[in-house]
Amino acid sequence: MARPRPAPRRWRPNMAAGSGGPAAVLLVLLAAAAARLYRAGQDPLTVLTAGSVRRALLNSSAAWLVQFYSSSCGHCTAFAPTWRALAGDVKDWESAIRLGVLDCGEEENYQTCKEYGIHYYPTFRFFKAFTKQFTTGENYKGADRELQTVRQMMIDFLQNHSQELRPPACPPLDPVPSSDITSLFDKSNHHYTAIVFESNNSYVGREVLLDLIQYENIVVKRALNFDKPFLEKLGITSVPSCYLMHPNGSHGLINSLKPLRSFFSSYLKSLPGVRKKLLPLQLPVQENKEESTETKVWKEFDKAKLYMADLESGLHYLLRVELATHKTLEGAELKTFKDFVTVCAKLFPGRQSVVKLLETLQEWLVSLPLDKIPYDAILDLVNNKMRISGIFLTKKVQWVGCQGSRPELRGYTCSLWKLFHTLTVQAALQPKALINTGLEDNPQIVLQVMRRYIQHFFGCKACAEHFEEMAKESMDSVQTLDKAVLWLWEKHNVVNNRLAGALTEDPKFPKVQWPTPDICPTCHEEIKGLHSWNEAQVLQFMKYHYSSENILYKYAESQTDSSETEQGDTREGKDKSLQKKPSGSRENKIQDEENVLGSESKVLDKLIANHGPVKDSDKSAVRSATLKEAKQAVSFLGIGFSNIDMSLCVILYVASSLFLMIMYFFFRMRSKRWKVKYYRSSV
Ligand SMILES: Cc1cc2nc3c(=O)[nH]c(=O)nc-3n(C[C@H](O)[C@H](O)[C@H](O)COP(=O)(O)OP(=O)(O)OC[C@H]3O[C@@H](n4cnc5c(N)ncnc54)[C@H](O)[C@@H]3O)c2cc1C
Repeated sequence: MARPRPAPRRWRPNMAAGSGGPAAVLLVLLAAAAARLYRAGQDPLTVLTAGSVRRALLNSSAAWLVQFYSSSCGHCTAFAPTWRALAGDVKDWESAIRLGVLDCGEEENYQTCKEYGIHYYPTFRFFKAFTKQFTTGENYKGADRELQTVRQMMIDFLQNHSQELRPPACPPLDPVPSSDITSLFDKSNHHYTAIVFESNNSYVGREVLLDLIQYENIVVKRALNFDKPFLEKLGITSVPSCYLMHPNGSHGLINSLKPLRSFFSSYLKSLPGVRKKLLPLQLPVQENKEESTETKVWKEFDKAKLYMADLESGLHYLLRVELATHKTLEGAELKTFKDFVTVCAKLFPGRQSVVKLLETLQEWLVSLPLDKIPYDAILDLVNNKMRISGIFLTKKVQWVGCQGSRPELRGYTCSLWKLFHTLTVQAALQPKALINTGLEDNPQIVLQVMRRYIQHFFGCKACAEHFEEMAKESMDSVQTLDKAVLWLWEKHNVVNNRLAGALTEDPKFPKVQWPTPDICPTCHEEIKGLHSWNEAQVLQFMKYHYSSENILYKYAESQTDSSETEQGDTREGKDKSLQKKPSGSRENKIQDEENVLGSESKVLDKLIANHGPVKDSDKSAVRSATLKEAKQAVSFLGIGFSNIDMSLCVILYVASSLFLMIMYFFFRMRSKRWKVKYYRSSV
């Protein structure tokens, strides 16, 4: 084995770091504000938004199958061609059942996805026709997500409607008995009647039936192949077969080359006189508004650097979007969240305002011995509803090193990798950082927290399963903090290898084994002509790349808390005046104290709203937690009265007491003398 070259004291990029993107390129991306993977008006489905989804699903004359996806989820991207193909395939069914999509990765849709209880992407939900009240829908329960399986599940769902709620455009899908068919021969009709004979488990008849619901001059029925003599009489020897009755009374089997849905449907649609109905059925208003033209300016970046904008945007998405899909956190989820916040509070190499936010959140969680916390209460803290000065986390997504050449590529998942690499490296650089948190002395701690985070919260379920497989294999054997850094590096490369060439790969950022020789030449070696990693160099590179020294703050949002001007806040006027005051001013500190105290009732209100009456012990827990914060604020406030002020007060107090005592003794003495004097004279 080649001897590792002596390592430089600290790794420094030795090449002019190339820009991550084409130089000074202005990328004009025609991106839909509401749809990214799917284009309203171009894809044969309905692109729903926060503003349109409820209107579309409530009291709809058609049933719905909606895919809640996230543009940052690789599996959603990979699945998009199937969904589009399905939408095209069942386009003619839309007066009975419609396909929709809602992008939960779009900021404007975050809250809506939360209301629908979407935790993972993609999530498929059925909604029945004519639902009068808000419902979160029924989960898709197909064995797989193959186009044919989803199509068949759509049919089953339609058949699950009661007679009264069945979409008016959807004819009965149950088979007709042979007696009903016999009676058809005696009737004269102005239209064609097609009967698909099939076996009990076949879907062909129902598919053909739905394919023709928008066509006039034809009625399609289905019958089962139970009545053998009847089938023989009609000359049917195999199923599925399609028997056709013409308006002129003639009838016979369709001569189809293959007994397939597409063959039958296309034959029937091309019959003379059969045409698509001109009048569209009354469907819910489709919002397919013209997609907005969004101009995105490419941000120049250095791929050898780490950008705070990526890390902060990732934290914002994680805390306000991914986790916010959970109404409450309890049990293993709550423990994972607490540990995650502790690890971040101690190791995130961020700006003071972000670190303070994480620390406040951590202290609050630690001092709150509840076994169930509504996520809204956590969000209030993240959004700094208490107006504690100096706390701020961007509310905007601003990808720099994680920007993709298309809006649906890279972004959040890229930032999540970077965040966890940063945390493993920070843990290795500051081995004492987690002391007194209960998480110390465990070299795997960041990896284990990441593993649990991915398991419980990561929106991409399939990614989580893959990651868990890798973790199960070898995470437990990690013995040191340095090995933890290398473990994550190695596993990330395994993922890169698996995804290379996949649909989710950004063509501008191909999945490669990282770090590439241009950013870390010493990481690469050849042993007997075979590529090999120099792990000591890789470790050194990782420790530099994911260190605070390598972080650039370009593009990171300036830290003015815009929430202070949020609409509808009753304290708006008060806070506006505070904005002008320098932070740390006495008024601000008083405001902090009031707000922290006020937060107690807020958290209690949230707990009561979510869980009904709160136990006294829980109330006192909240109280003690908020009082602890309040105490900090009072002591902070104490700085406003300097030591001199306090000493003067004490001196004044002592002096006035002494003065009063002297006066007391003086008058006592005088009164005694006076009594003695007058007593004697009277005697
Ligand atoms: C835990 C996890 C599991 C995932 N599983 C899947 C999956 O199964 N299927 C799927 O389609 N998508 C999956 N993803 C998403 C996928 O890995 C990418 O994040 C996504 O495709 C975006 O890729 P990217 O080009 O931005 O680079 P990413 O792979 O996201 O990497 C982000 C940045 O990290 C740096 N980097 C790259 N490799 C390494 C490394 N080995 N060590 C340290 N730093 C590195 C580079 O600077 C790179 O730009 C997963 C994401 C996570 C966080």
